[in-house]
Amino acid sequence: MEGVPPDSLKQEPVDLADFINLFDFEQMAKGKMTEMAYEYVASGAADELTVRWNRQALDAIKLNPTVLTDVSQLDTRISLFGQKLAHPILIAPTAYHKLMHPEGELATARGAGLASALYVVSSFTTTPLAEIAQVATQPLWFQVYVRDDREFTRNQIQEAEAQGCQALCITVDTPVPGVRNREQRGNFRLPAGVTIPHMGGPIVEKKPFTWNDIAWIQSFAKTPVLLKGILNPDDAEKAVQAGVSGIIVSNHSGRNLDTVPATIEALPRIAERVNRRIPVLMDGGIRRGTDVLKAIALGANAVLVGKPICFGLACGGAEGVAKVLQLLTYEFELAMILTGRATIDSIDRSVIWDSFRENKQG
Ligand SMILES: Cc1cc2nc3c(=O)[nH]c(=O)nc-3n(C[C@H](O)[C@H](O)[C@H](O)COP(=O)(O)O)c2cc1C
Ligand SMILES: O=C(O)C(=O)c1ccccc1
Repeated sequence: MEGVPPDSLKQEPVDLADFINLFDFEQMAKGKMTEMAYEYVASGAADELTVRWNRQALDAIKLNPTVLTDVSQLDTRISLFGQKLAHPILIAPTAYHKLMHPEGELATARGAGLASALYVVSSFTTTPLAEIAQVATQPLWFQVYVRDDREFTRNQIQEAEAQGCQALCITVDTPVPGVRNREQRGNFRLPAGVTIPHMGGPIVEKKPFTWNDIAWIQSFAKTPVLLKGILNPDDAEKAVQAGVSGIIVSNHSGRNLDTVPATIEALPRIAERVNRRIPVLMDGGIRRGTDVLKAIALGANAVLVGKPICFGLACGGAEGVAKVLQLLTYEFELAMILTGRATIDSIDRSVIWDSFRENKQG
């Protein structure tokens, strides 16, 4: 617990066997974290409408299973930018893991290893990348918050690449943080001793962050550049034209601009516009194996999970993170079997129940 005040975490052992789905982790995490940390992780912007819509929109989608297909050779593997992954469920970048567990990002990286998951490290990591890279056994990507100071940003990116990060996710939906009422009420502050070694000093940005900055990053980045936080199909087209390697359809878990649509609602039109020219990833509200299946059916190449990883970390460190991912991949495998889809490529639009057609017929 070096550097972390004893009252900032309530570490009592839990039996991970008691956790049978991802919602159990949120429930349990509430008792395991300080109120400040819990409010930071669990909250969304303003009235949290988008937070709710992310879940509601996924729940509202019905599945159209195919029976009697051979799913004996179930294969969840995918390939992204030439990187082979065991399954399409990635760890989304989330800040400040030492608020959730004393081992912080090291536990997250170990959990990712146990569950064969790619881990996107936040630029607000509370552990240096060099240390994370030492314990990682799965690919790491790095998430970038672009600062006004270009020298700083270039060094940050080059350091991440030097540490072996295999792609860069440039977050484009947070020129400023959203209206975080619960975070304010929770009086959010980093406990003494918790630092953010890759973000430098206090952030007071003045310059607008634009497509020019993306071009500039691409001019020296050696790894694939993804834009994280695309919701508008026109922006997706601009991203393709800008020559980025991939995009992440995301509303930041409803933490920035409240009342933007659920990501699963934005995904189909973005996927249609991109038309497989570059990979499209998606996050926001993925909690069930069927959610992963729905996102892939509607055009995602892979999904990321944020909050459940934070809650898994709070509940059980590396094993908690691994359990979250293992439950989700297991549920996803069941969803593939039960819909008659043996491979990721076979998960297409036809696995979605077409309610509109049903209404017309009925
Ligand atoms: C506690 C927390 C911290 C986050 N920190 C970051 C961050 O540092 N950088 C970033 O790009 N996104 C950040 N996000 C957004 C996630 O990367 C991701 O878009 C989102 O959490 C996915 O939705 P989900 O949490 O519903 O799975 C954060 C989200 C949460 C919940
Ligand atoms: O909390 C977040 O969602 C986030 O992305 C963030 C914003 C500012 C500092 C650290 C993380």
